[in-house]
Amino acid sequence: LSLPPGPRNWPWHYSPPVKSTQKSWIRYAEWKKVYGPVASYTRRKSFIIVINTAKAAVDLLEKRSRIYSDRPASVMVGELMEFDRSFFRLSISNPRFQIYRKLFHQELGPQAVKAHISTLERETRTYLRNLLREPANFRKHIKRFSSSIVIKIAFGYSVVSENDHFVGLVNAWFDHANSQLATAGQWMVDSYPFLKHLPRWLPGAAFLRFADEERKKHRELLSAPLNWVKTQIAEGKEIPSFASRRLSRPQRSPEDDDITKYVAASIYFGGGDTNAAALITFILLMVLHPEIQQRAREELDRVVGTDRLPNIDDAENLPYVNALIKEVLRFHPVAPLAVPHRVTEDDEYDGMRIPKGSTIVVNIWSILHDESVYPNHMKFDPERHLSNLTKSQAGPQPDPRNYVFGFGRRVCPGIHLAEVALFLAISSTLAVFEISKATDKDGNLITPRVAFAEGIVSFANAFDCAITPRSLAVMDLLNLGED
Ligand code: HEM
Repeated sequence: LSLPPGPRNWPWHYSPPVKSTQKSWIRYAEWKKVYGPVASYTRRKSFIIVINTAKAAVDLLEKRSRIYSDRPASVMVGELMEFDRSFFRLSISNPRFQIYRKLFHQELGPQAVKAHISTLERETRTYLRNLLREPANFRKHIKRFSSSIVIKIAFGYSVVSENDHFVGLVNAWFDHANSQLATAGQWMVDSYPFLKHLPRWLPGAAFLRFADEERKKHRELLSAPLNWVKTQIAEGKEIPSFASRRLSRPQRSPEDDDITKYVAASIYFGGGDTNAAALITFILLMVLHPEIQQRAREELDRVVGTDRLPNIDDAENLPYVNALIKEVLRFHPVAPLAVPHRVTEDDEYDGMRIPKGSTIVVNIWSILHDESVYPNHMKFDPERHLSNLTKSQAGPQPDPRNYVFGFGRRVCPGIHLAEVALFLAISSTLAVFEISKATDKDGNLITPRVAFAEGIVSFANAFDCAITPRSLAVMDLLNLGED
């Protein structure tokens, strides 16, 4: 059988998706027109398979999840910098995999997440108050909202100030992990593992000295929040959290504590930027679509009223707001290329050979912009997710949440928290504020460009907007509830 088709004539070091000015997900999506739903290319010694349709993604990553759920190995990032034990990179064959997923489920499964609703509601009110006080800095407030929730859940720490030391610490870990994880597979030693045995003093071994530094930083940053929790426990003033419950168990081994460290870090790392990216995309799309904003607001006024903020029990009665959230996730998926998987056995698909060890990249953006499934795909249109569509369309289009959170055994374990956080933040923002175009110094309206940055988590590029309270009365809502 032949390999999936794809561009073959690039030099070995040329990385087409990264070096192009076109965004990688758009370029990959264009491959679909040339090569079909499954394409492939070689990068250094890695064989990369790009999946561009929902059918192929489900057929392989869901229906054959037994062999499509590993992560690509990287000697540099995994072994030398010690990211191999992080949730995102952990091999499915590692016995810890089941433990991590189980612990996540216990803390953030569909039932467990209810225990965090009060934290989420409190952080939502803080975020709204910050928006009111300093609307131009909406990006910063959104990031703080997302981070505060996961720091509280993971470590019990409440973020109280703008320049919080703890947030700085965890952010430093995030930046470190994000930048290093992005380089996995790109180092020479990933293709030629014997290089890891080079003596450190050799001039050509600078990468090993760099890995040593990064490993040291990684260990320190991972341990710091946990040490804070240990001190709190020792002083008898711990606040219940994932880490405090795990560290308070009477019989624990060093292995147990190591697991706690990595799972707590993954709660933060998985939840910090993802929700923030979705919320910033929401603000951008609201600036551009006042009529959609207005319709959602009318629904909120009708169902919730104007004398309280929406709560999670309102969600089932707000079909248009839910459709709007789905459309935000579809229009620009938070992780357009998901997180790469790896196939652990030779396989065949649709007459093609899928070699064992191939890296599998699913283009979620392409799936959610498939014109045959989401007609007029570049139009931001929540209507497509409603069942009472206009005559020309049949039924609601497939729920984007089936794809944006990934696939098979690696599907995002933070999905339930993400859904509640997004609902509360989006519905409350709409209930309290009007989001519109900013004006320049001459009073002209500024229309933001719809542009997104590369990255595992992809953020909207910087843009300006105006965020103003709908009325004086709604401002009182921000002072309701316990803080
Ligand atoms: C809008 C919000 C979010 C989106 C779109 C999202 C998306 C994703 C995607 C695409 C993956 C990769 C799945 C795959 O490999 O097939 C993933 C993995 C993961 N996510 Fe999320 N996520 C979100 C929020 C969260 C939150 C709030 C948390 C934690 C509280 C979280 C924790 C994780 C973890 C730990 C993994 C790794 C799972 C594994 O490798 O087995 N995510 N997420």
